[in-house]
Amino acid sequence: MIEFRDLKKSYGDHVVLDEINLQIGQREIFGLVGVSGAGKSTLLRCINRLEKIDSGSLLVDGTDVGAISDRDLPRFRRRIGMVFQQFSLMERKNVYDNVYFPLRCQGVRRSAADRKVRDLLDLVGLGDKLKALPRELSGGQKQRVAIARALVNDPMILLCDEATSALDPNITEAVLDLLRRINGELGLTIVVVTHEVAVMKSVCTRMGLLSGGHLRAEGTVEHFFLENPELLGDFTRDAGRRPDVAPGTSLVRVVQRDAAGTGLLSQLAIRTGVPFEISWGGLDRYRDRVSGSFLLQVADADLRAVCDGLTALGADWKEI
Ligand SMILES: Nc1ncnc2c1ncn2[C@@H]1O[C@H](COP(=O)(O)OP(=O)(O)OP(=O)(O)O)[C@@H](O)[C@H]1O
Repeated sequence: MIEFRDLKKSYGDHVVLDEINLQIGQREIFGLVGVSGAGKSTLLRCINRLEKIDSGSLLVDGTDVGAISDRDLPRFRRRIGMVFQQFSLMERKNVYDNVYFPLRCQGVRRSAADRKVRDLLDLVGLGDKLKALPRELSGGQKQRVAIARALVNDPMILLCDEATSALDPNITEAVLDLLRRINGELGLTIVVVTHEVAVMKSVCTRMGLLSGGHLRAEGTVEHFFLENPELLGDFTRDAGRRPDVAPGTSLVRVVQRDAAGTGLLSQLAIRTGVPFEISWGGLDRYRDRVSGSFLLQVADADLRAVCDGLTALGADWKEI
């Protein structure tokens, strides 16, 4: 669906993106993460050619984005919706007119657009706010108007640049729920720039970690949070934390996907009869699943028994 091949982008002498190779599949919710200045927004803006790339290529649904003529660019951009942290609504226009505006610019009559605009505002839960002005809405409601507006051309891709960063955690969750619904019901591919752990865990299926303009790692959200938490050291204070271990003991990381009700650790204790300490870890929600990882501190003399027990139980584990 979206494919970056050896993409490079500079501002003057400053190389902002270098050798980016990445594929984002249809219907994915892909998170671009990284510290401030890593190049996330620039990479996102290349997708709808708000930024031009210097070399390499970028394919969107088979189209070479760099080769699109200026004449065809507006039509291409209509297939890609975008929402921003600051909502970018027109303050003097009401909710209905904000959503209708892109169609109006294309010459679509109000009567022809009416059903579409109302359906979208129903979808985002604002069917009763058609006449409200942006200043009469909460931040979360404003972002939902922006999302409805971004969907008005039936895009195949939605780009979200820190779309929830200005919102309270509760309101963020409602907007994330909407993104999940749009992804599921409309089949959109969504690319999310974020530095919020809650966003990564709540909506993303896969993520790419940018640092200094390079793609340092990519994989499932679980690959980052459960298997390689040290990659996220810049975002979560405890990510990759390796507790101090007593002399003569070792650490084993056990990853549990879809962990609810499996009782893996109690089964391990019963099976091996070995005392082990849980030094770190816990369960969390990843989209619609509860998964987690635990660091077990085990006496060296018992390590073999614990490792054999984990293997026999079909667990995903590694000595670290
Ligand atoms: N139009 C521009 N002209 C010159 N430099 C720019 C421009 N836009 C971005 N940059 C620089 O490119 C680098 C990457 O910026 P970008 O906004 O993509 O990073 P980011 O990871 O999205 O950061 P943040 O999380 O702070 O938004 C930064 O060093 C920034 O200063």
